[in-house]
Amino acid sequence: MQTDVIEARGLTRRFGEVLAVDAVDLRVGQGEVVAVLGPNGAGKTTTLEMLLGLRSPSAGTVRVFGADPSTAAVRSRVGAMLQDTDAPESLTVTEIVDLVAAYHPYRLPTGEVLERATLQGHRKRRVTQLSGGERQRLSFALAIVGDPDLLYLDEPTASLDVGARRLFWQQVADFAALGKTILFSTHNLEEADLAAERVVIINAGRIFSDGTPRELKGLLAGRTLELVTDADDAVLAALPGVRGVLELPADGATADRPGARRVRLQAADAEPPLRALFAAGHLVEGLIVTEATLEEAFVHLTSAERAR
Ligand SMILES: Nc1ncnc2c1ncn2[C@@H]1O[C@H](COP(=O)(O)OP(=O)(O)OP(=O)(O)O)[C@@H](O)[C@H]1O
Repeated sequence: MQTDVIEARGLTRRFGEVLAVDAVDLRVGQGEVVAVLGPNGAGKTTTLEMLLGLRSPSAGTVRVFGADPSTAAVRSRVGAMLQDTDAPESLTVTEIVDLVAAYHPYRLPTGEVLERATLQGHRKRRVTQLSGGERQRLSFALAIVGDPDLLYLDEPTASLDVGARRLFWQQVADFAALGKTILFSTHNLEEADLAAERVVIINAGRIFSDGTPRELKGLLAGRTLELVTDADDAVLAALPGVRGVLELPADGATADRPGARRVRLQAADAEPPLRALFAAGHLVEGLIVTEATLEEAFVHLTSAERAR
């Protein structure tokens, strides 16, 4: 049986009234590349921090390589690229890489690290002389210098342009090809699809879905229906193939009609819910059907969930 690199059970974190992470169960096996996808404030960073042993859970347990993630033995096998990590500005790229390497029991040679992070040409540059994208690559270099078996990347491409993103994910793929386990967070569905073989969607602190990008697309792909109707939320949510219901602001079509409102439905297909609405005698007007992009479907699904 494959052993788990990460095993979280009932992982929960509160900040006062805010339930940032709500009973998350997550198992990640050796060699998996997993994307944690979710909107702002979904709980991605807090989850990663608990998996890293940087933040203690309010409830639940985390085991990484079968042990507490805050222990030295586990930390020596883990690399992390977190948001907003500052490197000492007076040091050169090579000096920082060597400095961080000194804390690790095993290390990759400096030349290999710089090559993997495409920083060979910037060895003697100081941090202040690096562009935003180059600084991000330096963070990646520092995350991998200890030759980690498990790598965490928290929104690693947030400040990169399209070309730099592609290059970055190629570097991650090369590192993953060494048999490493990688867990990264992102807002970007297309990026999760490109770089991960498994996508965990987290929303409002909970795992919303967990599967391959292909399964995720199957779950999200479909039609967006906008219409004016008198059916209430419970009726709409129970229509065949409907996955999400969102109320839209009132407009001229709804103003003078009691009970009528404009809604947006996310559905596997357009016909079955419409047929059911007509059959039940509900008002259906101003209908617009569009093919949902993955991005739209994701935003719609997670916002509908949040509104519940
Ligand atoms: N130190 C803190 N004190 C109070 N609330 C916090 C703290 N850290 C996070 N939160 C709250 O917990 C929730 C989850 O935040 P978290 O940063 O984990 O989300 P995220 O998915 O990483 O978001 P983003 O994509 O915006 O980085 C948010 O409501 C946030 O405001």
